[in-house]
Amino acid sequence: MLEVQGLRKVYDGHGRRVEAIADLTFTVGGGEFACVVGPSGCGKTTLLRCIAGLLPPTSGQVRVAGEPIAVVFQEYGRSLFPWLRVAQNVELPLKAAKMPRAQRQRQVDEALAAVGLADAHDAYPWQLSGGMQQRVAIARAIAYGPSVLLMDEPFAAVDAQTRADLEDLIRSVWQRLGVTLLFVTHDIDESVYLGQRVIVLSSAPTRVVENIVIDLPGERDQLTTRADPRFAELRARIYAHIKKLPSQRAEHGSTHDLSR
Ligand SMILES: Nc1ncnc2c1ncn2[C@@H]1O[C@H](COP(=O)(O)OP(=O)(O)OP(=O)(O)O)[C@@H](O)[C@H]1O
Repeated sequence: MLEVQGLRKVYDGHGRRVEAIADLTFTVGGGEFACVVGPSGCGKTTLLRCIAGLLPPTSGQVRVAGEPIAVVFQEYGRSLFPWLRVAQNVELPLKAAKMPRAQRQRQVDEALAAVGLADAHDAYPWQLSGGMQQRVAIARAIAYGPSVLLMDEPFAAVDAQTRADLEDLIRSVWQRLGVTLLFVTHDIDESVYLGQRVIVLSSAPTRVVENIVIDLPGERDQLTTRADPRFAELRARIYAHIKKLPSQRAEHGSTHDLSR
């Protein structure tokens, strides 16, 4: 279980003070798949970094029952080591945890099989497509056996077809492993397709605008789920919330398609 209580984060330094997170409180149940969606620059990455312990909150608390936590970032290209083979990349955190070699190998094998890369052990990351590299990053995260998996816009940098495949992959990995999953995205459709619940955030300084249960059938697929009238209702409801929110980036003169 993951509990965020009264979380606030203010960046203060170099003469610039930014209140990124005003006040966030929510809970993700054990084994639940929750998505966080919000406008660009609203503080989603800041939230994940606070939960992962990579950034100290200004105030409030994050409680995680059952360590460890693993994080998958958007930029798989920068998170994999190009001089290490796929299996070595996946093994790295297990080595750091001083896991015995035989157990390491078993967990690496299982993780690569779970993401459909059982035959890519000896490849280098740069020999793989973007989608396959992101699978390696997912394998590395799950090899460690985390009870909580945090994902920060992990599919934002791949093409639409690969993205759909990765969405289905992550749902099957989640169902298989029973991890608690918090998935950050700015893509409303993706949040509805993936999650059992969607937490909608306001623009920065961010707060929870709505916490919506996604009451779509548990078995999802790209065609029937997205064609379900309930899917359209849920996405419209979230879209209406987000459209009302001013985007942080608007000040830089760019607009963002939040609906894909
Ligand atoms: N290290 C930092 N120092 C100062 N301000 C920061 C820092 N990191 C983020 N911010 C500011 O905090 C706010 C939230 O940023 P954050 O990256 O968490 O948002 P986001 O929702 O993840 O953005 P995006 O949708 O672009 O991924 C923004 O105004 C940003 O400029």
